[in-house]
Amino acid sequence: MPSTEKQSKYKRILLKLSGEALMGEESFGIDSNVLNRMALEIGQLVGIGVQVGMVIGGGNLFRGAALNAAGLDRVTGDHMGMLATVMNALAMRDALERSNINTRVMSAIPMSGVVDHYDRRNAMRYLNQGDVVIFAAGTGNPFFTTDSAACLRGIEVEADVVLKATKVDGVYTADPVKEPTARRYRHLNYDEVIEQQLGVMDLTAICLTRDHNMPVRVFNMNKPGALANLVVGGDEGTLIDCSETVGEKYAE
Ligand SMILES: Nc1ncnc2c1ncn2[C@@H]1O[C@H](COP(=O)(O)OP(=O)(O)O)[C@@H](O)[C@H]1O
Ligand SMILES: O=c1ccn([C@@H]2O[C@H](COP(=O)(O)OP(=O)(O)O)[C@@H](O)[C@H]2O)c(=O)[nH]1
Repeated sequence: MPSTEKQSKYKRILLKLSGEALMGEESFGIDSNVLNRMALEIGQLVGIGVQVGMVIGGGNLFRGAALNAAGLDRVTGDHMGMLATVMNALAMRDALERSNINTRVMSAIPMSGVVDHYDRRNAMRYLNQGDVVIFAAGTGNPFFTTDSAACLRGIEVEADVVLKATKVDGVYTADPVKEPTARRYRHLNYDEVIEQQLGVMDLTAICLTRDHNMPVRVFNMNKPGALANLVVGGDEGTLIDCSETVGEKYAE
């Protein structure tokens, strides 16, 4: 397993990957190259002793809101979306175990014979022994997102930080895909994200982190080495917490 002499800033992290990240260059489904690269990057963290919990979205397969727009019942669509996150979790476990990283999948929806049912105390035990734990099936409830599930599980298992991996370099003054002049924030507090309606996470997720004082860092998963850099204290992406900004508000 790869290792580095650097010390991690965090003992336990909750890493949120969007389902879309797993698509890579494909238009649907899972790109095995992406899975293998993620497994390598997560292995580097495990190698320096970081305890890794993960939540993976399902947007590469199904989203309840999109299915609803196409005519399906919303709750049925959300159930399909949650099942999609289980499929992604199985694929990620497979990639991690091929890299010799012990991995557990715990689902919020019981799925006997396929994956374990989520149990907080067991999850904490697995994390303590160094296994990667993938929390699947979101919160188990319709009308929620996997961002909310990531924040919820992060708070429950007492992670030091929620790391939200996304397609852009962090949180910007406006959507950087639509507004090329948008500036990236180095730091924000929860109220700024809420007041300025910055499209980084849904409101439920942000309010949950604010109410439980859980820091969130948004970073670009397509940037090689970004994850390893930020866990050792590198200035990647945007940090969201309860503090006022000290120093530069924006990245260069
Ligand atoms: N203020 C903002 N800062 C950064 N990204 C933003 C902002 N507003 C909208 N976005 C968009 O949000 C997307 C990331 O959201 P994310 O939740 O990771 O995607 P998904 O919904 O696929 O999980 C980016 O690709 C970006 O285009
Ligand atoms: O607690 C949850 C989490 C997810 N979902 C459903 O699962 C889909 C996939 O999750 P998400 O959209 O968050 O995935 P991502 O955008 O991260 O790929 C969502 O659209 C919802 O339909 C849900 O109903 N409850």
